[in-house]
Amino acid sequence: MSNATGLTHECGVFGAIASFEGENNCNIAQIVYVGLEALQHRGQESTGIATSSGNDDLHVYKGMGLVKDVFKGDNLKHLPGHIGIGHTRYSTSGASTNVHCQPFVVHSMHGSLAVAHNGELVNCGSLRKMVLDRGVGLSTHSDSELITQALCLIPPDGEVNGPDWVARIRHFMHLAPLSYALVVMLKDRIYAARDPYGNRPLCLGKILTHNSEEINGHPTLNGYCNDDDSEVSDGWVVSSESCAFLSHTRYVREVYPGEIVEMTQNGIKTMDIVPLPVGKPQAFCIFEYVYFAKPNSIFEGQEVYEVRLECGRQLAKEWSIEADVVGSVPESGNAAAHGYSQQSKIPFGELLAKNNYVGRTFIQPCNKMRQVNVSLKFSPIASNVRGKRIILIDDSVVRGNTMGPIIKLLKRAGATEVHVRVASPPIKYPCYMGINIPTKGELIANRLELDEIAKKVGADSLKYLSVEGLLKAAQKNNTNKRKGHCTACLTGDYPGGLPEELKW
Ligand SMILES: O=P(O)(O)OC[C@H]1O[C@H](OP(=O)(O)OP(=O)(O)O)[C@H](O)[C@@H]1O
Ligand SMILES: NC(=O)CC[C@H](N)C(=O)O
Ligand code: SF4
Ligand SMILES: [Mg+2]
Repeated sequence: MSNATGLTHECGVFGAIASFEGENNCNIAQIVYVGLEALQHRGQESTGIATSSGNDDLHVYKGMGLVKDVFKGDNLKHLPGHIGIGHTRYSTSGASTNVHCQPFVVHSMHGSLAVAHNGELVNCGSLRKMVLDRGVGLSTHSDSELITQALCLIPPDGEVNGPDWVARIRHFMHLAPLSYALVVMLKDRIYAARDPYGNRPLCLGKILTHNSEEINGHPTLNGYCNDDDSEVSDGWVVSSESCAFLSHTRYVREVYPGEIVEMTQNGIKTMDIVPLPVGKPQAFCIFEYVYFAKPNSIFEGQEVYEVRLECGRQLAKEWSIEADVVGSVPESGNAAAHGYSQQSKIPFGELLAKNNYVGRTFIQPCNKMRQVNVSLKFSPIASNVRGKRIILIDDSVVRGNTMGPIIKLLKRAGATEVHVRVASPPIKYPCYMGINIPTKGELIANRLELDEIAKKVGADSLKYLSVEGLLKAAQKNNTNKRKGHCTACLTGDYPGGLPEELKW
């Protein structure tokens, strides 16, 4: 069951390798832990870390819950080694239970491997059948376990059944073009791979050289970091989002769509770039910009915040109206509201105080609870609201649970008019690429016309950003040579087409 107010997130993957072993080694489990905490917004059901000390006995610890709750006490100390990967999960394939926690660890003919995956295989059904047909038993319904086993399969006739993991990953990428960001750990290296459509994000960073302070003989992250442009580093990191590169690590670049990157103690190296099927454009998830990602993350050479700001400016160009104040539904609506205010020259005002202890994905077992939760989460700042004509900006309206109660709160606090401007187009279609979008019936824009939605939520007017406007905002400072975004949940135009096996 979905817990969040609107769209629910995807998973976060993280990996790290120290450039040297031994006493001065970075504490890899701690680096992965800190990275996962910064990726907590991408998945809050379960988490796990697997590490390697250079032999096939990989260490793994996983559990249900938040990163800080699963890794408490001495848990990290039981994860030795100089290589590690981790995962924060929001389930899309397989229930939210212990057996589906990632990373998946298996022993193969050619060594042990651990796999962490963000995304959802669109051809999961046929791939599952193929793996089972080859005599491999699967113990869960997770597509991520399926990937792990697919990598271990004996290659088809004529191919070498050897430890060439790049060939195995490449082979898998030809079998399953969408959607995944993968980190695959072997005893002495990590492979990072992104689907050829570039649907799910993945980026690389370096561990800054530092004079590690030791506590009780254990290296910590408390040392001084040398942040310079040189290639010298204490190791390498890979992450779903660059917001996970904190003071001790630094963003280097994205993993390119279709790229397989090898991370060893000697550095990072492109091993291959698997091309897109002929005639297909790239399809980076546009909703990473709209809602999922942290505003300080970098995609396609630009900060998410810049794109959200531009969405707000664009929205003001498309749908202007006279008002006294522009305000946002915190958190994700904030940047777009500033953009709208800049463009319209109507001052920005904070309209709502948010209770930070009622999270983005507070457990809400039913829709009624989700609505109650919204009114627990926000309270109006009356002095900014009373007697005012308000333009209220949110990044998205999905079920409409957030908007209705907020408008009621604002009107009760004395707002004379509330005009809603949404910084993304209406969501009308489900996603099958790793985002838990409510069923068609639950999507308010699928059931109701624009004026009906306005009436239902109690808005004096309600307008959405156009698809063209959103794409324009995502492309303004985009440095990618081959641009292309998935907008399937807005347009019904699915990258790679709608798989026949998909029923919704
Ligand atoms: O129409 P709905 O079904 O209510 O969904 C849309 C809302 O859900 C999200 O907020 P959320 O509270 O999940 O996260 P945020 O704090 O990052 O804005 C989104 O930012 C919208 O505010
Ligand atoms: N949201 C995700 O990326 C989920 C990954 C994988 N499909 C799972 O359910 O575990
Ligand atoms: S359908 Fe929507 S949420 Fe899913 S990948 Fe495409 S843009 Fe992202
Ligand atoms: Mg919100």
